[in-house]
Amino acid sequence: MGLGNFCVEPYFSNLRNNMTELVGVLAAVAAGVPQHHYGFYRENFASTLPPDAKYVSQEVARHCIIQARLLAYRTEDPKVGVGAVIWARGQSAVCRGTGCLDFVGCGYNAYPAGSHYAEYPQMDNKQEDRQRRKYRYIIHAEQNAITFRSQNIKPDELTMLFVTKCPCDECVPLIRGAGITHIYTSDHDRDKDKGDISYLRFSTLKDISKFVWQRNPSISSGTSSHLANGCIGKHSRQPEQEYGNKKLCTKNTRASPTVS
Ligand SMILES: Nc1ccn([C@H]2C[C@H](O)[C@@H](COP(=O)(O)OP(=O)(O)OP(=O)(O)O)O2)c(=O)n1
Repeated sequence: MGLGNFCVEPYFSNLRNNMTELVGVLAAVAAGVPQHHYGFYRENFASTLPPDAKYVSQEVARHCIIQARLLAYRTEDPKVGVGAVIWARGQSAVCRGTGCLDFVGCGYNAYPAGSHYAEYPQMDNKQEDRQRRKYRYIIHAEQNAITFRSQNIKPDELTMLFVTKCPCDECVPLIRGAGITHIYTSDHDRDKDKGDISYLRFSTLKDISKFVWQRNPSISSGTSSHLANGCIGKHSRQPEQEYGNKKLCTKNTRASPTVS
C-alpha cells in the first residue's frame, strides 16, 4: 500500500483514530486534567461556553489547557511550573491547527527563551533581594509566550491565552497590550497579594472575556464549584479523594516542582 492510501484505507484510518484517542487520554492523564465534570466556565458561574463561533468548544479549550499543563513541566522554577499557550481564530476559512485555530505562541516560567545555561543566577544573590524576589530572572509563562511568539497577534482576530495559573498583576497589562481578547485560566492565587507577586488585577479586567477552569456549575454537588476548581497541584482545593493523582510532579524527588 502506498503512503497516499494510508489515511483512506479503513483499517489504518481506524488505527489512526484509535491512536489519536489514546494519545489524547495519555496527555490528559499526564497533565492531570480531569476527564469529566470540569471545564472552562465564565467567572460568574452563570453561563457555560455558548455554542457560538466566537468561542471555542469545551473540548478544544480542554485540549489547549492540557498543552499548557504539559509545557509547565519544563519550568526552571524549582517549585512551581506554569504553562501558557496562545491560539488565534484566523479569518481564513482554511482549517489548520487545533480546532481550526492558528498557533501564536507558547511559554513556561523559565529564564527568557534563548538564554544560555547558567547565564543567570537561579536566585538573587543578596539576602535582602532574595526576600523580596527569589527568582527575579525567571519570567512568567505568559511573558515568555507573548514575547517569543511565532506570529503576530492581529487586532481583527479572536486571540486566546490558556494559562495554568491566574495571570499576575505584571502580566495582565502585557496580555491586554498584546491584544489577547480571551483568557482561559484557573483561579489559583486569584485576588491574593503575596508580597513580591500579586494577583489583584485579574478580577478588575473588564475588556477581556475570562473563563475559569472549574467544576461544571450545572452539576449539583455538595462541593462549591469555586472551591473545586479541578486543578491539580499544591494549590488544588478540591477534596483529596476526588482525584487520586492530585499531586502530579515532574520527577519523583522531593524538590520537584508542582504544576500549577
Ligand atoms: N500567571 C503566572 C503566575 C505565576 N507564574 C510563575 C512565577 C513563579 O515562577 C511561579 C510561582 O508563582 P507564585 O510565587 O505566585 O507561586 P507560589 O505561591 O506557589 O510560590 P511561593 O510559594 O514561592 O510564593 O509561577 C507564572 O509564570 N505565571
